[in-house]
Amino acid sequence: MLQVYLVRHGETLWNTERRLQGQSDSPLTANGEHQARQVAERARELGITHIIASDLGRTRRTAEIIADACGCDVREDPRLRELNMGVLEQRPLASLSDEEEGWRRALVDGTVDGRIPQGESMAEMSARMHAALNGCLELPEGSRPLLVSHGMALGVLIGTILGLAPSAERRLRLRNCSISRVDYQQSPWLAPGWVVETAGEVTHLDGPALDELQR
Ligand SMILES: O=C(O)[C@@H](CO)OP(=O)(O)O
Repeated sequence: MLQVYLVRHGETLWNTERRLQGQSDSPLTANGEHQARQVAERARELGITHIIASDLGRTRRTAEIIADACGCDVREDPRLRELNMGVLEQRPLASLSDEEEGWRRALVDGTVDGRIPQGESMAEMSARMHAALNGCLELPEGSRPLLVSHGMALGVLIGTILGLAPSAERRLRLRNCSISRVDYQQSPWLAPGWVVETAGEVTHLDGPALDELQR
């Protein structure tokens, strides 16, 4: 049975400032680097063999720290990027007008094809995240991969494995450097294919970590 670990990157400057990152980027804070070192230690204990990361700076940096601890290389996969948030990227959440906030809410309220102008829909992100996860099935037998990605991206992946709509991802709280695990199995007892073992685990962290609402 293939076990795939899913890690959200460490805390970033814009996470602490409540600014929308999307496919724009800001660096890890000192706390984010500390979180990455803690998740790296857990990854080493878990015997991670492959690290695959979104190609954005915050995930690459987190993955580098994990890779150092595990003694493996980082493979980049742009399919693991955060949602493209179009014209709202880099904006502080508190600065959004009612119309702009409406675009953002359309992503999570089930609006069909809801998206921020020039951005991506949740369904589009879900398709690329599933394709990246399915890529792990090509790894050699006995591999134990770890993917480093983002809050909404991983929320959509886990939620849709559970059968929720892509827009339901806000029901999952995925804090910075939390670990989730999904398994690919063929047991006739459980659903065949991907099943969720854990979501958003933070027991390896020694301090509070931010969720998507920066709480
Ligand atoms: O892009 C962002 O601002 C947030 C959105 O929830 O995602 P992450 O910090 O996980 O990249």
